Amino acid sequence: MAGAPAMELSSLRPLSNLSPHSCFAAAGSSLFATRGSAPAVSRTGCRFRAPRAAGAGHRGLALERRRRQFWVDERESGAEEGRGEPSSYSADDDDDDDDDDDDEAPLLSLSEKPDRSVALLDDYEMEELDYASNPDHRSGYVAVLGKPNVGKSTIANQMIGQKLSIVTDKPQTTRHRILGICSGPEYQMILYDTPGVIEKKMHKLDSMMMSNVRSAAINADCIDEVLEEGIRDLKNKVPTLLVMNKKDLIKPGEIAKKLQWYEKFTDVDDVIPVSAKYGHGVEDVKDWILSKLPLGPAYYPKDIVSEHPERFFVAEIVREKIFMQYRNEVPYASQVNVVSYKTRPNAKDFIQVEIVVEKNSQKIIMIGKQGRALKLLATAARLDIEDFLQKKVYLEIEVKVKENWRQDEGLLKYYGYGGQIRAL
Ligand SMILES: Nc1nc2c(ncn2[C@@H]2O[C@H](COP(=O)(O)OP(=O)(O)OP(=O)(O)O)[C@@H](O)[C@H]2O)c(=O)[nH]1
Repeated sequence: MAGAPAMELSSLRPLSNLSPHSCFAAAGSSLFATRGSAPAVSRTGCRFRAPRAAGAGHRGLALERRRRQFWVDERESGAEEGRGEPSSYSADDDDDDDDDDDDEAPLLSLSEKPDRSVALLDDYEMEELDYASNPDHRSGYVAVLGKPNVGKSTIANQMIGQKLSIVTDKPQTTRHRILGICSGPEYQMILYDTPGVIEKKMHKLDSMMMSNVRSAAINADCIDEVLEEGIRDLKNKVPTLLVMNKKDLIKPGEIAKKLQWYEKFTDVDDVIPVSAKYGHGVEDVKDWILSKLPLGPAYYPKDIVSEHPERFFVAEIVREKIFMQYRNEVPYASQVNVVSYKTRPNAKDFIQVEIVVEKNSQKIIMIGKQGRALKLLATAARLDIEDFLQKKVYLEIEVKVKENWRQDEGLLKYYGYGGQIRAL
Protein backbone atom coordinates (compact mmCIF):
# COMPACT_ATOMS: atom_id res chain seq x y z
CA MET A 1 0.00 0.00 0.00
CA ALA A 2 1.24 3.46 -0.78
CA GLY A 3 0.98 4.29 2.87
CA ALA A 4 1.12 7.50 4.79
CA PRO A 5 4.45 8.01 6.50
CA ALA A 6 4.32 5.70 9.44
CA MET A 7 6.56 5.00 12.35
CA GLU A 8 6.47 2.78 15.32
CA LEU A 9 6.73 3.78 18.91
CA SER A 10 7.41 0.99 21.27
CA SER A 11 7.80 1.16 24.96
CA LEU A 12 8.86 -1.18 27.71
CA ARG A 13 6.66 -3.66 29.46
CA PRO A 14 2.88 -3.29 29.13
CA LEU A 15 0.76 -2.42 32.13
CA SER A 16 -2.95 -2.53 32.36
CA ASN A 17 -3.91 -0.17 35.20
CA LEU A 18 -3.46 3.20 33.60
CA SER A 19 -3.73 6.75 34.64
CA PRO A 20 -3.58 8.59 31.34
CA HIS A 21 -4.06 12.31 30.97
CA SER A 22 -3.29 12.99 34.59
CA CYS A 23 0.20 14.21 33.99
CA PHE A 24 -0.29 16.56 31.09
CA ALA A 25 -1.49 20.07 31.56
CA ALA A 26 -1.89 20.74 27.89
CA ALA A 27 -4.56 19.30 25.70
CA GLY A 28 -3.46 19.59 22.10
CA SER A 29 0.21 20.30 22.45
CA SER A 30 1.65 23.53 21.25
CA LEU A 31 4.96 23.80 19.45
CA PHE A 32 7.94 23.56 21.77
CA ALA A 33 5.96 24.48 24.85
CA THR A 34 7.82 24.59 28.13
CA ARG A 35 6.73 22.25 30.86
CA GLY A 36 6.37 22.48 34.60
CA SER A 37 9.80 22.31 36.14
CA ALA A 38 11.60 22.45 32.81
CA PRO A 39 13.82 25.46 32.31
CA ALA A 40 13.05 28.21 29.86
CA VAL A 41 13.62 27.26 26.25
CA SER A 42 13.81 29.11 23.03
CA ARG A 43 13.14 27.88 19.50
CA THR A 44 16.09 25.56 19.37
CA GLY A 45 16.97 25.90 22.99
CA CYS A 46 17.38 23.06 25.40
CA ARG A 47 18.81 23.26 28.84
CA PHE A 48 20.19 20.02 30.05
CA ARG A 49 18.89 20.89 33.44
CA ALA A 50 17.25 23.78 35.17
CA PRO A 51 19.49 26.16 37.09
CA ARG A 52 20.30 24.46 40.34
CA ALA A 53 18.35 25.47 43.41
CA ALA A 54 20.12 26.31 46.65
CA GLY A 55 21.39 23.13 48.28
CA ALA A 56 21.19 21.13 45.09
CA GLY A 57 24.94 20.78 44.86
CA HIS A 58 24.83 17.21 46.10
CA ARG A 59 22.41 16.41 43.39
CA GLY A 60 24.65 17.84 40.75
CA LEU A 61 27.51 15.74 42.04
CA ALA A 62 25.35 12.67 42.21
CA LEU A 63 24.35 13.19 38.61
CA GLU A 64 27.95 13.74 37.66
CA ARG A 65 28.92 10.47 39.35
CA ARG A 66 26.14 8.62 37.60
CA ARG A 67 26.97 10.10 34.22
CA ARG A 68 30.58 9.08 34.58
CA GLN A 69 29.48 5.48 34.83
CA PHE A 70 28.19 5.71 31.26
CA TRP A 71 31.35 7.27 29.97
CA VAL A 72 33.84 5.03 28.35
CA ASP A 73 37.28 6.48 28.24
CA GLU A 74 38.73 5.03 25.13
CA ARG A 75 40.44 7.82 23.39
CA GLU A 76 42.99 5.36 22.09
CA SER A 77 40.30 3.97 19.76
CA GLY A 78 40.21 7.28 17.93
CA ALA A 79 41.70 7.55 14.51
CA GLU A 80 44.56 9.90 14.00
CA GLU A 81 43.60 13.37 12.87
CA GLY A 82 44.64 13.95 9.30
CA ARG A 83 45.68 17.59 9.08
CA GLY A 84 44.96 18.80 5.60
CA GLU A 85 45.06 22.33 4.36
CA PRO A 86 42.17 23.83 6.37
CA SER A 87 39.92 26.59 5.19
CA SER A 88 38.20 28.28 8.02
CA TYR A 89 35.76 30.96 8.95
CA SER A 90 35.16 32.45 12.39
CA ALA A 91 31.66 33.59 13.15
CA ASP A 92 31.72 36.20 15.87
CA ASP A 93 30.75 39.77 16.55
CA ASP A 94 34.16 40.57 17.98
CA ASP A 95 37.37 38.79 18.92
CA ASP A 96 38.40 37.14 22.17
CA ASP A 97 41.33 35.21 23.57
CA ASP A 98 40.90 31.78 25.03
CA ASP A 99 42.09 30.14 28.21
CA ASP A 100 40.55 26.99 29.75
CA ASP A 101 40.71 23.84 27.71
CA ASP A 102 38.46 20.87 28.12
CA ASP A 103 39.71 18.80 25.25
CA GLU A 104 40.34 15.83 27.47
CA ALA A 105 36.63 15.00 27.56
CA PRO A 106 35.86 11.29 27.84
CA LEU A 107 33.37 9.47 25.64
CA LEU A 108 29.71 9.00 26.42
CA SER A 109 28.10 5.75 25.44
CA LEU A 110 25.05 6.06 23.22
CA SER A 111 24.51 2.41 22.62
CA GLU A 112 23.95 1.16 26.13
CA LYS A 113 20.72 1.63 27.98
CA PRO A 114 21.65 2.61 31.52
CA ASP A 115 20.69 -0.12 33.92
CA ARG A 116 17.99 0.99 36.30
CA SER A 117 20.15 0.15 39.30
CA VAL A 118 22.96 2.29 37.88
CA ALA A 119 20.85 5.14 36.62
CA LEU A 120 18.65 5.37 39.67
CA LEU A 121 18.68 8.51 41.66
CA ASP A 122 20.65 8.43 44.87
CA ASP A 123 19.08 8.75 48.32
CA TYR A 124 19.53 12.49 48.39
CA GLU A 125 17.74 12.87 45.06
CA MET A 126 15.01 10.43 46.01
CA GLU A 127 14.37 12.40 49.16
CA GLU A 128 14.60 15.76 47.46
CA LEU A 129 12.20 14.83 44.70
CA ASP A 130 9.94 12.84 47.00
CA TYR A 131 9.80 9.75 44.79
CA ALA A 132 9.42 7.34 47.64
CA SER A 133 5.97 8.70 48.42
CA ASN A 134 4.72 8.24 44.86
CA PRO A 135 4.18 4.55 44.17
CA ASP A 136 2.12 5.41 41.06
CA HIS A 137 5.10 6.93 39.31
CA ARG A 138 5.84 5.47 35.85
CA SER A 139 9.02 5.38 33.82
CA GLY A 140 10.47 3.57 30.82
CA TYR A 141 12.26 3.63 27.49
CA VAL A 142 10.58 4.29 24.18
CA ALA A 143 12.22 3.68 20.80
CA VAL A 144 11.05 5.81 17.88
CA LEU A 145 11.62 3.78 14.72
CA GLY A 146 10.70 4.16 11.09
CA LYS A 147 11.79 4.90 7.56
CA PRO A 148 13.69 8.09 6.70
CA ASN A 149 11.83 11.40 6.57
CA VAL A 150 8.57 10.15 8.10
CA GLY A 151 8.83 12.69 10.93
CA LYS A 152 10.40 10.73 13.80
CA SER A 153 12.50 13.65 14.99
CA THR A 154 9.58 16.05 14.69
CA ILE A 155 7.37 13.95 16.92
CA ALA A 156 10.18 13.25 19.42
CA ASN A 157 10.86 16.99 19.69
CA GLN A 158 7.17 17.70 20.11
CA MET A 159 6.84 15.17 22.89
CA ILE A 160 9.87 16.45 24.76
CA GLY A 161 8.65 20.00 24.19
CA GLN A 162 12.07 21.12 22.99
CA LYS A 163 14.05 20.79 19.81
CA LEU A 164 16.66 18.15 20.55
CA SER A 165 16.79 16.41 17.18
CA ILE A 166 17.48 18.39 14.06
CA VAL A 167 14.72 18.38 11.46
CA THR A 168 15.16 19.04 7.75
CA ASP A 169 13.18 18.21 4.64
CA LYS A 170 15.93 15.81 3.50
CA PRO A 171 15.83 12.11 4.38
CA GLN A 172 18.45 10.57 6.68
CA THR A 173 19.22 13.72 8.62
CA THR A 174 19.35 11.88 11.93
CA ARG A 175 22.59 9.92 12.22
CA HIS A 176 22.81 9.15 15.92
CA ARG A 177 20.35 7.94 18.43
CA ILE A 178 19.14 11.00 20.28
CA LEU A 179 18.07 10.40 23.80
CA GLY A 180 15.43 12.84 25.00
CA ILE A 181 13.85 12.78 28.42
CA CYS A 182 10.24 13.78 28.83
CA SER A 183 9.15 14.16 32.45
CA GLY A 184 6.00 15.10 34.30
CA PRO A 185 5.19 15.01 38.00
CA GLU A 186 4.14 11.36 37.77
CA TYR A 187 6.08 9.97 34.86
CA GLN A 188 9.33 9.94 32.96
CA MET A 189 9.57 8.60 29.42
CA ILE A 190 12.98 8.30 27.83
CA LEU A 191 12.72 8.60 24.07
CA TYR A 192 15.26 7.26 21.63
CA ASP A 193 14.93 9.08 18.32
CA THR A 194 16.75 6.90 15.81
CA PRO A 195 18.06 7.32 12.27
CA GLY A 196 15.59 6.29 9.55
CA VAL A 197 15.67 2.59 8.81
CA ILE A 198 17.23 2.01 5.42
CA GLU A 199 17.52 -1.29 3.64
CA LYS A 200 20.00 -0.30 0.95
CA LYS A 201 23.26 0.46 2.71
CA MET A 202 25.64 2.45 0.55
CA HIS A 203 28.42 3.11 3.03
CA LYS A 204 29.81 1.64 6.21
CA LEU A 205 28.28 4.72 7.86
CA ASP A 206 24.80 3.40 6.90
CA SER A 207 25.55 -0.04 8.36
CA MET A 208 26.84 1.43 11.61
CA MET A 209 23.80 3.70 11.89
CA MET A 210 21.48 0.73 11.37
CA SER A 211 23.32 -1.30 13.96
CA ASN A 212 22.66 1.51 16.46
CA VAL A 213 18.97 1.53 15.48
CA ARG A 214 18.80 -2.20 16.15
CA SER A 215 20.45 -1.70 19.49
CA ALA A 216 17.89 1.01 20.39
CA ALA A 217 15.12 -1.40 19.47
CA ILE A 218 16.60 -4.17 21.57
CA ASN A 219 17.16 -1.83 24.50
CA ALA A 220 13.53 -0.87 24.45
CA ASP A 221 12.46 -4.49 23.91
CA CYS A 222 10.66 -3.55 20.76
CA ILE A 223 10.53 -4.43 17.11
CA ASP A 224 9.92 -2.75 13.81
CA GLU A 225 8.89 -4.90 10.90
CA VAL A 226 11.54 -3.37 8.65
CA LEU A 227 14.31 -4.30 11.03
CA GLU A 228 16.29 -7.42 10.43
CA GLU A 229 16.18 -10.74 12.22
CA GLY A 230 17.58 -11.10 15.71
CA ILE A 231 14.94 -9.08 17.46
CA ARG A 232 11.82 -10.63 15.99
CA ASP A 233 11.44 -12.95 18.96
CA LEU A 234 10.86 -9.92 21.13
CA LYS A 235 7.60 -9.16 19.37
CA ASN A 236 4.49 -9.88 21.50
CA LYS A 237 6.44 -8.89 24.60
CA VAL A 238 6.33 -5.21 23.82
CA PRO A 239 3.51 -2.83 23.11
CA THR A 240 3.89 -1.26 19.70
CA LEU A 241 2.16 1.80 18.38
CA LEU A 242 2.10 2.70 14.72
CA VAL A 243 2.01 6.45 14.32
CA MET A 244 0.56 7.54 10.98
CA ASN A 245 2.19 10.91 10.55
CA LYS A 246 1.61 13.81 8.15
CA LYS A 247 -2.12 13.31 8.22
CA ASP A 248 -2.41 16.93 7.11
CA LEU A 249 -1.22 15.73 3.70
CA ILE A 250 -3.85 13.00 3.45
CA LYS A 251 -7.38 13.62 2.22
CA PRO A 252 -9.79 13.29 5.18
CA GLY A 253 -11.67 10.41 3.52
CA GLU A 254 -8.41 8.50 3.03
CA ILE A 255 -7.35 8.58 6.69
CA ALA A 256 -10.01 6.10 7.83
CA LYS A 257 -9.14 3.72 4.96
CA LYS A 258 -5.45 3.82 5.81
CA LEU A 259 -6.17 3.25 9.49
CA GLN A 260 -8.23 0.20 8.64
CA TRP A 261 -5.46 -1.10 6.41
CA TYR A 262 -2.79 -0.73 9.08
CA GLU A 263 -5.00 -2.32 11.72
CA LYS A 264 -5.74 -5.26 9.45
CA PHE A 265 -2.36 -5.91 7.88
CA THR A 266 0.15 -5.04 10.58
CA ASP A 267 0.89 -6.57 13.98
CA VAL A 268 0.90 -3.34 15.89
CA ASP A 269 -1.26 -2.87 18.98
CA ASP A 270 -2.69 0.49 17.96
CA VAL A 271 -2.58 3.05 15.20
CA ILE A 272 -2.81 6.79 15.83
CA PRO A 273 -2.95 9.37 13.03
CA VAL A 274 -1.02 12.53 13.84
CA SER A 275 0.35 15.64 12.28
CA ALA A 276 3.54 16.03 14.27
CA LYS A 277 4.57 19.23 12.55
CA TYR A 278 1.46 20.98 13.79
CA GLY A 279 1.25 19.16 17.10
CA HIS A 280 -2.02 17.41 16.25
CA GLY A 281 -2.43 14.03 17.90
CA VAL A 282 0.86 14.23 19.78
CA GLU A 283 -0.93 14.23 23.13
CA ASP A 284 -2.76 11.05 22.09
CA VAL A 285 0.61 9.42 21.42
CA LYS A 286 1.90 10.58 24.79
CA ASP A 287 -1.20 9.23 26.50
CA TRP A 288 -0.78 5.89 24.75
CA ILE A 289 2.83 5.63 25.90
CA LEU A 290 1.88 6.62 29.42
CA SER A 291 -0.73 3.90 29.47
CA LYS A 292 2.00 1.34 28.73
CA LEU A 293 4.83 2.64 30.89
CA PRO A 294 5.76 0.40 33.81
CA LEU A 295 5.54 1.63 37.37
CA GLY A 296 8.87 2.77 38.69
CA PRO A 297 10.89 5.75 39.81
CA ALA A 298 12.54 8.21 37.43
CA TYR A 299 15.85 7.33 35.81
CA TYR A 300 17.01 10.93 35.77
CA PRO A 301 16.30 14.09 37.75
CA LYS A 302 13.18 15.69 36.33
CA ASP A 303 14.88 18.80 34.99
CA ILE A 304 17.25 16.84 32.74
CA VAL A 305 16.13 16.68 29.11
CA SER A 306 19.07 14.87 27.59
CA GLU A 307 22.18 12.89 28.44
CA HIS A 308 24.08 14.26 25.47
CA PRO A 309 26.76 16.84 26.15
CA GLU A 310 26.46 20.36 24.81
CA ARG A 311 29.08 19.83 22.13
CA PHE A 312 26.97 17.05 20.63
CA PHE A 313 24.13 19.51 20.06
CA VAL A 314 26.53 22.16 18.76
CA ALA A 315 27.67 19.72 16.05
CA GLU A 316 24.07 18.78 15.29
CA ILE A 317 23.11 22.44 14.83
CA VAL A 318 25.98 22.96 12.38
CA ARG A 319 24.88 19.82 10.55
CA GLU A 320 21.31 21.07 10.35
CA LYS A 321 22.51 24.31 8.77
CA ILE A 322 24.57 22.32 6.24
CA PHE A 323 21.47 20.33 5.28
CA MET A 324 19.50 23.54 4.94
CA GLN A 325 22.08 25.45 2.90
CA TYR A 326 23.65 22.92 0.53
CA ARG A 327 22.18 20.60 -2.05
CA ASN A 328 22.68 17.09 -3.38
CA GLU A 329 25.56 15.05 -2.01
CA VAL A 330 27.34 17.72 0.06
CA PRO A 331 25.26 17.39 3.28
CA TYR A 332 25.52 13.61 3.20
CA ALA A 333 29.28 13.72 2.63
CA SER A 334 29.75 16.08 5.60
CA GLN A 335 30.75 15.15 9.10
CA VAL A 336 30.81 17.82 11.79
CA ASN A 337 33.22 17.54 14.72
CA VAL A 338 33.59 19.91 17.63
CA VAL A 339 37.36 19.79 18.02
CA SER A 340 37.54 22.20 20.91
CA TYR A 341 35.07 23.79 23.28
CA LYS A 342 36.52 26.21 25.78
CA THR A 343 34.50 27.94 28.43
CA ARG A 344 36.05 31.18 29.60
CA PRO A 345 35.02 32.99 32.75
CA ASN A 346 35.36 36.49 31.33
CA ALA A 347 34.83 35.90 27.64
CA LYS A 348 32.58 34.15 25.20
CA ASP A 349 32.80 30.37 24.93
CA PHE A 350 35.26 29.49 22.19
CA ILE A 351 34.11 26.70 19.89
CA GLN A 352 36.21 25.20 17.12
CA VAL A 353 34.37 23.05 14.63
CA GLU A 354 35.69 21.08 11.70
CA ILE A 355 33.56 19.99 8.79
CA VAL A 356 34.96 16.94 7.08
CA VAL A 357 33.98 16.27 3.46
CA GLU A 358 35.06 13.53 1.10
CA LYS A 359 36.31 15.44 -1.93
CA ASN A 360 38.03 18.69 -2.72
CA SER A 361 35.13 19.62 -5.02
CA GLN A 362 32.80 19.39 -1.98
CA LYS A 363 35.16 21.56 0.03
CA ILE A 364 35.08 24.19 -2.72
CA ILE A 365 31.26 24.18 -2.70
CA MET A 366 31.20 24.33 1.09
CA ILE A 367 33.44 27.40 1.17
CA GLY A 368 31.90 29.17 -1.81
CA LYS A 369 33.18 32.17 -3.73
CA GLN A 370 35.43 34.29 -1.48
CA GLY A 371 34.30 32.20 1.46
CA ARG A 372 30.77 33.58 1.30
CA ALA A 373 28.95 30.25 1.65
CA LEU A 374 30.99 29.23 4.69
CA LYS A 375 30.48 32.64 6.25
CA LEU A 376 26.73 32.32 5.78
CA LEU A 377 26.78 28.86 7.31
CA ALA A 378 28.91 29.90 10.28
CA THR A 379 26.71 32.88 11.04
CA ALA A 380 23.47 30.85 10.86
CA ALA A 381 25.01 28.15 13.04
CA ARG A 382 26.39 30.63 15.58
CA LEU A 383 23.02 32.31 16.01
CA ASP A 384 21.28 29.01 16.67
CA ILE A 385 24.05 27.79 18.96
CA GLU A 386 23.75 30.99 20.98
CA ASP A 387 20.02 30.55 21.12
CA PHE A 388 20.49 26.96 22.25
CA LEU A 389 23.18 27.65 24.86
CA GLN A 390 21.63 30.94 25.91
CA LYS A 391 24.97 32.67 25.74
CA LYS A 392 27.26 34.34 23.22
CA VAL A 393 29.91 32.18 21.57
CA TYR A 394 32.88 32.58 19.28
CA LEU A 395 32.55 29.96 16.55
CA GLU A 396 35.37 28.96 14.23
CA ILE A 397 34.70 26.55 11.38
CA GLU A 398 37.31 24.75 9.27
CA VAL A 399 36.62 22.59 6.23
CA LYS A 400 38.83 19.56 5.63
CA VAL A 401 38.91 16.72 3.17
CA LYS A 402 39.15 13.11 4.30
CA GLU A 403 38.62 10.83 1.38
CA ASN A 404 36.04 8.11 1.89
CA TRP A 405 35.49 8.84 5.58
CA ARG A 406 32.08 7.18 5.28
CA GLN A 407 33.81 3.87 4.54
CA ASP A 408 36.49 4.12 7.21
CA GLU A 409 35.46 2.13 10.28
CA GLY A 410 38.14 3.63 12.51
CA LEU A 411 37.14 7.17 11.63
CA LEU A 412 33.43 6.35 11.95
CA LYS A 413 33.99 5.05 15.46
CA TYR A 414 36.01 8.11 16.28
CA TYR A 415 33.15 10.28 15.03
CA GLY A 416 30.70 8.51 17.33
CA TYR A 417 28.95 6.05 15.01
CA GLY A 418 30.13 3.13 17.09
CA GLY A 419 27.64 4.27 19.71
CA GLN A 420 29.84 6.70 21.60
CA ILE A 421 30.25 10.43 21.52
CA ARG A 422 32.70 12.70 23.29
CA ALA A 423 31.34 14.06 26.53
CA LEU A 424 31.86 17.66 27.51
N1 LIG B 1 3.36 18.16 6.32
C1 LIG B 1 3.97 17.61 7.34
N2 LIG B 1 5.32 17.54 7.36
C2 LIG B 1 5.92 16.97 8.43
C3 LIG B 1 5.18 16.45 9.52
N3 LIG B 1 6.05 15.94 10.42
C4 LIG B 1 7.28 16.14 9.92
N4 LIG B 1 7.21 16.77 8.73
C5 LIG B 1 8.34 17.17 7.86
O1 LIG B 1 8.96 16.00 7.35
C6 LIG B 1 10.36 16.25 7.19
C7 LIG B 1 11.15 15.16 7.89
O2 LIG B 1 10.95 15.26 9.29
P1 LIG B 1 11.95 14.61 10.33
O3 LIG B 1 11.34 14.75 11.68
O4 LIG B 1 13.34 15.13 10.12
O5 LIG B 1 11.90 13.10 9.85
P2 LIG B 1 12.77 11.85 10.36
O6 LIG B 1 11.89 10.65 10.26
O7 LIG B 1 13.36 12.12 11.70
O8 LIG B 1 13.91 11.82 9.26
P3 LIG B 1 15.29 10.99 9.20
O9 LIG B 1 16.35 11.88 9.78
O10 LIG B 1 15.44 10.80 7.73
O11 LIG B 1 15.15 9.70 9.90
C8 LIG B 1 10.62 17.66 7.73
O12 LIG B 1 10.64 18.56 6.65
C9 LIG B 1 9.42 17.92 8.63
O13 LIG B 1 9.11 19.30 8.75
C10 LIG B 1 3.75 16.56 9.48
O14 LIG B 1 3.01 16.17 10.38
N5 LIG B 1 3.21 17.14 8.36
